[in-house]
Amino acid sequence: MAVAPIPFQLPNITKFKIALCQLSVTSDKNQNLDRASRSIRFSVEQGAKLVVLPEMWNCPYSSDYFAKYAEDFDNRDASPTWSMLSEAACCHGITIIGGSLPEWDHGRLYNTCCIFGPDGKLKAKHRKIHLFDIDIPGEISFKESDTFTAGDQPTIVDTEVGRIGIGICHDIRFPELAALYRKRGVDIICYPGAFNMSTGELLWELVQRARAVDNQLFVATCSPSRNSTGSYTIWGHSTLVGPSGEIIVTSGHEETTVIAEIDYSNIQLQRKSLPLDDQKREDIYKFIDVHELNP
Ligand SMILES: NC(=O)CCC(=O)C(=O)O
Repeated sequence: MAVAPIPFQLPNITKFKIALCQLSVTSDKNQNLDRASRSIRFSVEQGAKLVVLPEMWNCPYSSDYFAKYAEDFDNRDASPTWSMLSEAACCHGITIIGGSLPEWDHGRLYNTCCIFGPDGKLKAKHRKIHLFDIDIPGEISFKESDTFTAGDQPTIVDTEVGRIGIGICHDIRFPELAALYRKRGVDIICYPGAFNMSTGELLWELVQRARAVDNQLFVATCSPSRNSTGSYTIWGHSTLVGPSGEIIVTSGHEETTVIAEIDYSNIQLQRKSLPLDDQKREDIYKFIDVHELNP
């Protein structure tokens, strides 16, 4: 039997500011940490209560670097990135979606997003579920599964700024994950990401708007800024999309911090005027076997 979605409940906080820190990433880890820390401080000065960082912001997006830059989060003293994020969340009293970082755990490497609450404590950890393996001859070849182990859990976290679902970059291509989050009452899905020049132009905005409009919720993405040196060129364009698929704010490809307001009453409005949940025909999707369909 299909599980009924959790009905929308307006979170305690209805309106707040979100910041998307589109950071320039270098091969100097300390410099990356410094940049992130300054961008978080700037976001707070602009009134942000939720700050989102990009995929792989302490480390260049390259299989040659992931292991070298990885940190073991169980060994906090040896995890400068963890310490910086935890201190920033606590000192500014905000929620931080910590982008993603290469994480060591018992000899395995994960592409991991850490979420910190305003007390500086870790609230959740999402390990990228769908690893990015692509091979378009003459254009792009990248195989995350050569270095990373895939996560095996969706991540839903209750925060001061609503119920948040997490995905990392390629996770956004899988509508099932977003639909699951919607069913579990998520208000906003945050996807730290680092799309590339081959797929970015055609698809990056499209998939964000699709996930938002299908599920009538907010989608926030945060990318590193475009690098012109490495073998993998990043598309950029961090964006906030609203529950009717509208782009609320977006950036170019340069380093920037984007601030926008989220108003959760828009979810309520959208779902009331167009009650997709009530209109869904799970009976049909479930019971018609693909072999019964006419070719
Ligand atoms: N880092 C990634 O997961 C990139 C995903 C991507 O570019 C895609 O086309 O999918």
